[in-house]
Amino acid sequence: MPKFAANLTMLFNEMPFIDRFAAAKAAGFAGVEYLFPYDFDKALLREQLEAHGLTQVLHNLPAGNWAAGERGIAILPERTAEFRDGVFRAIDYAKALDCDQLNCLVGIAPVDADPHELQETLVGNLRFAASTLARENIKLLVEPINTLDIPGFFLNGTEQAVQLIAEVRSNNLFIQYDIYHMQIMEGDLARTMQEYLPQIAHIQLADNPGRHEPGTGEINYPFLFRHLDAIGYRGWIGCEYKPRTTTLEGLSWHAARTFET
Ligand SMILES: O=C(O)C(=O)CO
Repeated sequence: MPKFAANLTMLFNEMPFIDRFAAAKAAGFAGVEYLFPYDFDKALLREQLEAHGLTQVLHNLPAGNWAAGERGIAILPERTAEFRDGVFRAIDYAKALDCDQLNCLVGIAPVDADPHELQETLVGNLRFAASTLARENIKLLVEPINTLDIPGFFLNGTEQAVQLIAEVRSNNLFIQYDIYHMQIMEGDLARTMQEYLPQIAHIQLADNPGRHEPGTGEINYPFLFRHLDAIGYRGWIGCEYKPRTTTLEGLSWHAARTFET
């Protein structure tokens, strides 16, 4: 059975963020992930992880002005210095939280931007980040995201991610495979995860449509969990979904282990 991490950005929204670590532990999780730690003091977050025996599975590199709609700056030529500063900030937090993988949200392509210039900027930034993180034994991930939720996002499919990784030419750059996003963009989930398993460092889940808990949509999660076990996936699966009701009700699938049958 895979290792599940609670995504504290999406789950337990009925309580303040800092209280969600205890709730994740109480719900049976051994790990947590969330978008960004940067609004909190490192010591406070570390204290929560240690107090509840949780692993910090993942967080993201700084991704620009999130409230203003930015979803990453790695493709933006004029933001390279900011991107590189963000890499060091993300490492500082990752080392304080014993987190060994960081995701880079690549960004939304500006209207009329030259895609070749965006790609060139992205490759250069990822090459820098992957080598800098490698020195700290931290993996760098990139996540293809569906264009319905984030129109214009620059990385949208698994093949595109594989080609990007080849262009960066780093052995420290991997795929964050979000089942929900890839169901929308390409389907063929089981075969794709099997074919690219060596390049997939992290998986996230939600059902589709609606991005709610498994069992609320079209994705056959009982099959996928057995498939991931069978093909030897040993990473974490981040539960990144909007619970239909409260989080604990939304987690019934996880608590009941109904998918082990
Ligand atoms: O939006 C998502 O799916 C993410 O995982 C952001 O990191």
